[in-house]
Amino acid sequence: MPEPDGVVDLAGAVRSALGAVLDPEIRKPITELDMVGGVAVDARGRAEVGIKLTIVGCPAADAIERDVRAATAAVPGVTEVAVDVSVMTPAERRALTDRLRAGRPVRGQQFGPESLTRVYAVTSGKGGVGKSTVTANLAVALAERGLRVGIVDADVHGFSIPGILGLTDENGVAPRPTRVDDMILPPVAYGVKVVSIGMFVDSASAAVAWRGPMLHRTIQQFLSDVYFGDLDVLLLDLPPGTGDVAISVGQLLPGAEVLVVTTPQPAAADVAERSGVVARQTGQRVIGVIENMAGLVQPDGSVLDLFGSGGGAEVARRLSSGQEDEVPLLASVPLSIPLRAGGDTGAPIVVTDPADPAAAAIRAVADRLATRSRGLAGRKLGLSVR
Ligand SMILES: Nc1ncnc2c1ncn2[C@@H]1O[C@H](COP(=O)(O)OP(=O)(O)OP(=O)(O)O)[C@@H](O)[C@H]1O
Repeated sequence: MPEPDGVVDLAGAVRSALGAVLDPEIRKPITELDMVGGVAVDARGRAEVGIKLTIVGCPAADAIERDVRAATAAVPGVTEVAVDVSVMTPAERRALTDRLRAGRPVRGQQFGPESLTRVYAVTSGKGGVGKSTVTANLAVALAERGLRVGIVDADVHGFSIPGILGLTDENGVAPRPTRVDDMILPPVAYGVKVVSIGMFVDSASAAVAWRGPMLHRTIQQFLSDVYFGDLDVLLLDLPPGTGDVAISVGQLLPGAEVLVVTTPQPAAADVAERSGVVARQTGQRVIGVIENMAGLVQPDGSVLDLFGSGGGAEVARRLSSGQEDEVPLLASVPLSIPLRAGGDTGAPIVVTDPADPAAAAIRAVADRLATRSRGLAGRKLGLSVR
């Protein structure tokens, strides 16, 4: 019923204010998610707000309750706030997951041919070249530019993304994501939605000896059951090497484009080139090479080429050979103690130390990728060799 003239619709004002409260995992207003139940404000300005959480023990509960209190208390005329927290009924939950999956078949793939999300598979010929470190920092740098970014950490040999992004506890264990029925809500770190194999194993040091088919099913499940929402960019951190995984990515994400990470070591160029060639054989486009662990600038200005030099340019040259589109060397990321330390403490240097030369090099790659518009898979890249 409309309010008589002169009477302020305080309950309506509270509902509008709650439109600014986001569910921290789903990243949509709680009002759109039907998480707000009854709202009443009495004559003395005492507001009562009912909140319905998706599941019992929802880890986001405290944050939601706090934000609801703050948003309600900020409405002029409200003098006191009481929040009544309850849990959705199974039917309400089903309605929510159906809505979040809107337009997609139940448990369907999220990044099919009709998707506008740019998918970058980050690969390397061998382990330890800094692929995960580069992927995590690149994702954060892209999110800082206002893009909606997700990471799938499928690197079974070292699921290090949660640690690099500060999601792990003191024992190095990644959080188990919230599940709403069969939908998995990825934790968010530095604006990036993250899902990792490390979130589904029992300890940080759990060895995962997986064969191709199992990894294929896991990636498939991540792509179908994890709620990423509408992403601009999805980065995949893949196990080093070639073969099974490249084939899986080719099948599951035919629009994926590949970034090859390598060290400057000329001897590493062969394996790095091979990872790019295999990706190409499975139908993916290699769009650039990132050289990592390049020369360390000494205090006296001289450069210490610990891992040699020229490997990145060499891989880019070889992958360009015979191709219509040149494969550019997108960046040469120097060795950096802050980059390594930030990975250890979970504080990515693109945020904490953006002026560090390694951070600047990764941010420059983010700038180039961010200016590519969505949904142009298969078209020419406006990227040039540095
Ligand atoms: N530019 C750099 N300068 C200094 N240390 C670096 C740099 N890049 C990565 N590192 C460090 O090197 C180690 C390996 O990095 P990372 O785990 O990212 O490699 P990876 O290629 O993903 O390895 P894997 O695939 O085997 O898990 C980490 O300790 C990381 O902090």
